[in-house]
Amino acid sequence: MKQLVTTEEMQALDQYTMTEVGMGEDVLIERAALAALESLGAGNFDLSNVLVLVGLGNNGADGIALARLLHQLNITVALQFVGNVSKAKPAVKRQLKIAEACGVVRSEKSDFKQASLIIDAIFGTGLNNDLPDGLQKMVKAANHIESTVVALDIPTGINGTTGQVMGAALKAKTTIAFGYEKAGLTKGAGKKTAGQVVVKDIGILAPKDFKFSIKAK
Ligand SMILES: NC(=O)C1=CN([C@@H]2O[C@H](COP(=O)(O)OP(=O)(O)OC[C@H]3O[C@@H](n4cnc5c(N)ncnc54)[C@H](OP(=O)(O)O)[C@@H]3O)[C@@H](O)[C@H]2O)[C@@H](O)CC1
Ligand SMILES: [K+]
Repeated sequence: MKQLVTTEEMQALDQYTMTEVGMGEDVLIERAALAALESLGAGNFDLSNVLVLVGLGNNGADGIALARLLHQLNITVALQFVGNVSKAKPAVKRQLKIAEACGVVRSEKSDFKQASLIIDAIFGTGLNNDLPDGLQKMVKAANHIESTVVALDIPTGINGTTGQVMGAALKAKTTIAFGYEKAGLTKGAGKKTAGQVVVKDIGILAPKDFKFSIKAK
């Protein structure tokens, strides 16, 4: 059975798993990164030169943890922030500290064309408005480059509930959805932009009486 969720439902389930059940935020982030690593290993991806684009929310935290795991497998990884790190969520700062302690180096400006694979960890379920103008330009330029993109959870710029493009959206070959597939990846621009969707369990739990707005199929 496949259960789709809206971004609001996913956020509620994340919160329930952390605050009611007691699963730590960093545990979920680690599991998301491990799940992504497993999907990369199972797919036919060129991992010779990986570029991880990282945002300031927990989607970025997943990306940093993944960069660390790749680095520890001796894979060449560049970690590039999109936005000012000083404004990042605490989970991002924690992950960055761990990654740097493990030897991951931040790159200021990467050549997207040189990357064999781009990991999109810029925005996930927290996107609540159109992408900032500068990021829209970057996304549009990246869409013209041949490099393969793998999106973590949701392609950046896609509304996870409606599938609409929020200014611009980064086209992925594969999207690794955490916990549940977001409804927006099954319709309209969201479906086209997400490419192949792989759903990975990361330990998210739902209360017994949780009312999903979309019927499972
Ligand atoms: N929660 C969990 O425990 C888990 C979450 N997980 C992962 O985290 C993802 C969700 O994380 P997230 O909620 O931090 O959202 P994300 O999309 O990374 O960043 C949003 C940030 O950007 C901001 N912002 C929003 N729109 C903007 C705009 N247009 N332009 C500029 N800024 C904008 C917004 O700031 P705000 O406006 O809310 O102040 C916020 O700070 C999820 O997809 C999954 O990958 C998993 O690891 C499992 C555990
Ligand atoms: K993403």
